[in-house]
Amino acid sequence: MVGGYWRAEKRCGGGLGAPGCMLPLLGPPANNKDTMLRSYVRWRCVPAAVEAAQQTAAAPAASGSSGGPEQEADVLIEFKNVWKSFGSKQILRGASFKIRRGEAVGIIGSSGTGKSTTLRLAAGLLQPDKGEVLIKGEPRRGLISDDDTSDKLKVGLVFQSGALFDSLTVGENVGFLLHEHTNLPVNKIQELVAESLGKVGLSGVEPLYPSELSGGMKKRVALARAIVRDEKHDNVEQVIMYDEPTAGLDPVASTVVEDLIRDLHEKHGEGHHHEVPAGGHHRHHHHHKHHHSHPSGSSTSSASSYAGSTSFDSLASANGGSLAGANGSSSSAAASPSGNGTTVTPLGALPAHKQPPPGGITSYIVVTHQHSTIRRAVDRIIFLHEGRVVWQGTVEEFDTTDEPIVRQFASGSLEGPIRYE
Ligand SMILES: Nc1ncnc2c1ncn2[C@@H]1O[C@H](COP(=O)(O)OP(=O)(O)OP(=O)(O)O)[C@@H](O)[C@H]1O
Repeated sequence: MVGGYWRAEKRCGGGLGAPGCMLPLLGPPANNKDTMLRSYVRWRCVPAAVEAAQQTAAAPAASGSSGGPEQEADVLIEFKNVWKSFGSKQILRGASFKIRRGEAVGIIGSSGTGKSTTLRLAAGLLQPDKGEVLIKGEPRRGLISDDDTSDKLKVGLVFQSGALFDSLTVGENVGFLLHEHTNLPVNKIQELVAESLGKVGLSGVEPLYPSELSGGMKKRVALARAIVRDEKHDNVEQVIMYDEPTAGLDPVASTVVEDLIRDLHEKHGEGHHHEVPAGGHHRHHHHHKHHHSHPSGSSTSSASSYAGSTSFDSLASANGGSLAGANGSSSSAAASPSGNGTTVTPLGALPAHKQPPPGGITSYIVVTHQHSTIRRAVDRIIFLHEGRVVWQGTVEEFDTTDEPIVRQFASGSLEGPIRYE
């Protein structure tokens, strides 16, 4: 893949501004269409800096992670009748669902129905007005804070915008939380940053600034930041939540990100440390077969500026409280303030094949409006409507269900129970 400027020069023969020059403004994201427009206006041609390896996508096989008998010990995150309002706006109205170990879950539903709010609640960035968010069976106590280290479950959140710091290089962005919140030496951080960028197929882009990246690359850098290892949490399994990871991407760039989400999950779980190959990558579908440590994440949140607006970007670490740790050791079980009497099965009691990995991305949640992302990146769907879960099922069931809300949503019809003001 080549940078947009080079491509423009080639196509235009005489270079930008030559008579009759037609700029190729349609194309894959790395054509840098915005940048080309700006450059065109300035009659200037700057060589594109770095090329990232764009992976072509292999079709994911069905993973079938949603079947099987329910085991409470497999439930990592549970919403129990969660209510949340902002001022007079009631957003969540009794949302209940479970995210289990090994699952790839999509949360979908109309705009404004509370999908992002759900992720923020799960990450501990918001507190419910009513109801409970349980992390491995334990009610979350309060909001996460920078000091809130978790030995139970890490919950990483990748925001829609990517929310990279414009004034920092890619390397500084990916390593930001390690610089801020660990005492790791600089060369160690650089190593971890390189490892993380390698996993998203972007080795060597550390010196670039976000403005030099395409939209798809920015999203992959945001992924790299979410999965960067902090070593301190190497033994903690994690759930990563992606908020509209493919929004605004062209179909091919979307496929790259969708497959990357799957690949990171599986690779982390199985402990494959190789980088994403440039021309395509292998596909593994062995949920519940994680044996190797390869986790990541960090435990803080920060405000960051992106594309002129301030957005909240967080890599949240959730402290679920008291429960046997990923390695089977138990910590003292302090009673939760709400004391709902939830029985927690120690993970040590799980059969061997259900044992969590000693780290790694155990499960993930994707909030998306994109059909391709639903089909390619998730196995099970949770459908939110007016602040409640109105339907859950596999992607296959999504296609065949008679549930009127789902049918209307899937078809985009104006006729049906979903009303738009
Ligand atoms: N911190 C906040 N303060 C006030 N209102 C908020 C806040 N966060 C979210 N909202 C409002 O809550 C509603 C639900 O927002 P949310 O982002 O959860 O919806 P969503 O389902 O993710 O929507 P979309 O698909 O459009 O992204 C929106 O109307 C939004 O404006």
